[in-house]
Amino acid sequence: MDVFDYEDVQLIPNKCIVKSRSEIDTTVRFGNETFKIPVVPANMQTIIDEPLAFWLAENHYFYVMHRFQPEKRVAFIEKMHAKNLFASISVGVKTDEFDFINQLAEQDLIPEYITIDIAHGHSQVVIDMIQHIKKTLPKSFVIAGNVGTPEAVRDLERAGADATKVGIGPGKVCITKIKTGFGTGGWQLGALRWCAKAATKPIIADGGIRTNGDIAKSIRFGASMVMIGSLFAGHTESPGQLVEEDGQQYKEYFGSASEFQKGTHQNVEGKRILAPYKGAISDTLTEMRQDLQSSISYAGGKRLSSLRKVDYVLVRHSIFNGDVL
Ligand SMILES: NC(=O)C1=CN([C@@H]2O[C@H](COP(=O)(O)OP(=O)(O)OC[C@H]3O[C@@H](n4cnc5c(N)ncnc54)[C@H](OP(=O)(O)O)[C@@H]3O)[C@@H](O)[C@H]2O)C=CC1
Ligand SMILES: Nc1nc2c(ncn2[C@@H]2O[C@H](COP(=O)(O)O)[C@@H](O)[C@H]2O)c(=O)[nH]1
Repeated sequence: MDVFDYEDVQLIPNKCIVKSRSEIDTTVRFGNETFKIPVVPANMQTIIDEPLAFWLAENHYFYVMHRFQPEKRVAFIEKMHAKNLFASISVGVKTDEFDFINQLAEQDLIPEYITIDIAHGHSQVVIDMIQHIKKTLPKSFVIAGNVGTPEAVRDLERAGADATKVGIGPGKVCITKIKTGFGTGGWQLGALRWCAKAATKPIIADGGIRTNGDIAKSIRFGASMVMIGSLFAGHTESPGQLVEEDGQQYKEYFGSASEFQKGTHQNVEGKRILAPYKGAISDTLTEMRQDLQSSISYAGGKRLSSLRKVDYVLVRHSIFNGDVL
């Protein structure tokens, strides 16, 4: 297995075949919907809330609502469907979550996407949940995670998952690697490549994206969709609390397994940081799309699939050459 991360890789350009980057198509089919870019804000309480979910769906971006206000999920699905928008929710794996899936079926409320959102997704209880959803709500597209090995991808796909989410511990507010000694932190891109070779269904690369170029690299190494937390923290629309320090504005960004999320210091594997205030999220999404169009032009193609074929070099820890954005 090759061990490398985003910053260790540079993609090699091919001859350009377009006259303008505006000719390039960044759309992706994922489940039964087509989205503008293969990017989804993380399903975390300081990254997504209901108003932002509506806005993203209305504007043809993928979203996954978090699972930390479980009592609001039924009304959320109803509201999305009333607006003819897709519903994309998260679930855990405790007993009441199995009951929740039964409740949705009884009420004939079928979310288009259900994400099983667990730190260690390679487990029997996740396999049980995939099978339960597939039996009870067979039309829902099931995303299962998180995992970091090909064996896990195969097991979850075999259980019926429609997509798997790869990334154990590469996140900006993650402390899993420090607290447990495990994970893909520091070699997330290599782990993605390793997992993608085993996958027969789409993979979501989750965590560790620090620059827009990392999105193109994720696609190159096998991702169909890229989940991002920190780059989406700090926007006007971000639900995190606005904080002012030394005249600068920030928004808080905390881990889903942090004490701030849990309200207790049990099994803490996340921390809180302050993300500099960045303005409107639409500007960030537009820039991501434009940068991805540019990436595809360097790949010598017109659509995302051309990124999959490009050569690359490993330039260990040197590509930034002291530069910062
Ligand atoms: N992508 C990542 O690297 C990580 C993401 N997270 C995020 O934090 C949130 C909380 O995750 P999680 O704690 O799994 O959710 P939950 O608190 O809902 O726990 C999931 C269930 O799995 C059990 N479990 C067994 N082993 C583990 C293990 N090693 N880690 C976690 N649970 C385990 C838990 O029991 P018990 O609690 O009694 O052990 C619990 O019943 C999620 O949103 C998750 O995505 C958290 C850590 C890493
Ligand atoms: N180990 C932990 N990982 C976490 C926690 N909360 C969320 N996450 C993961 O991070 C990504 C976002 O990563 P980023 O680098 O883009 O900021 C998110 O999607 C989760 O998979 C946590 O408390 N601990």
